Amino acid sequence: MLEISKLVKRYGRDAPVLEGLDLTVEGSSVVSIVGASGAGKSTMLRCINRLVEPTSGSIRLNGTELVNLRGRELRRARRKIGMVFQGFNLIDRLTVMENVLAGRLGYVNLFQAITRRYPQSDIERAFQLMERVGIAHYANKRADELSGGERQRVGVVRALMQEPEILLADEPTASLDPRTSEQIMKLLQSLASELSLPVLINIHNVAQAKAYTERIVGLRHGRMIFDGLPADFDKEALDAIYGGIETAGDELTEEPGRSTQGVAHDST
Ligand SMILES: Nc1ncnc2c1ncn2[C@@H]1O[C@H](COP(=O)(O)OP(=O)(O)OP(=O)(O)O)[C@@H](O)[C@H]1O
Repeated sequence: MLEISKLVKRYGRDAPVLEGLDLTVEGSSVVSIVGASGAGKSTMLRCINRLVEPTSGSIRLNGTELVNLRGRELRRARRKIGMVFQGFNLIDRLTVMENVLAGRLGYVNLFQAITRRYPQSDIERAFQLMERVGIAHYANKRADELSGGERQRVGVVRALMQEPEILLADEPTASLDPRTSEQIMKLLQSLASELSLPVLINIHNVAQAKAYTERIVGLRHGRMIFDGLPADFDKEALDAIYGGIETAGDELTEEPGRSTQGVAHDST
């Protein structure tokens, strides 16, 4: 379970970007975080894995307080937090298998890491997961020979190799075409339930958030102003979060099999 309480983040002397966020995510929930550019979505995710230092507040993952962890304890905690990135963050010149095994770096010793001698059990797990997401036949291909969707599958498997207790995805579909985006969202949804893993997804595409996640959290200027079911994410919620920003409305039209009007109708 992830429990965020009174989370504040201020960069330097600027006004706080997160203004006392509270969020609890249990079980294998798939939660999307939506909000206009600059609302604080990435900052929130990055506070969880401590790529960004929270200014104050508490972030507990299955009972462990993550804020203020240092050194070895922080590295241990980070192993339990898988991260999937918009730009995939693969090492292009390495093979798919080598990229996937990088997910084990937090577990192996320095010698094993440098010589890339991973335990057989890691290699077997890598194959199982690659099989699951449909990229096992690419194991020996260089990462830069894959399509965007395939690369993101590598990113997902690498994160799962960490045996995470939570998966964070920072706009995982923003670099992909609409069809591939939907496949990746479906994949994240299925993996969450298969692995009993909570998944938090920062996403700009409101239609996909509605279609593929079971809970939507809406941020505006660092405050949570919506937390509820996709069915309750109506025009009013959309306006409150985006304040009439055109792109949000445009994205509603991309929802599979629905029109903008159809979504607005949901709210009635
Ligand atoms: N390292 C940093 N130093 C200073 N300010 C930062 C830093 N990172 C983010 N910010 C500021 O914090 C605010 C929130 O940024 P953040 O990236 O969390 O928003 P976001 O909702 O994820 O936006 P986007 O959807 O565009 O990625 C923005 O005003 C941004 O300029």
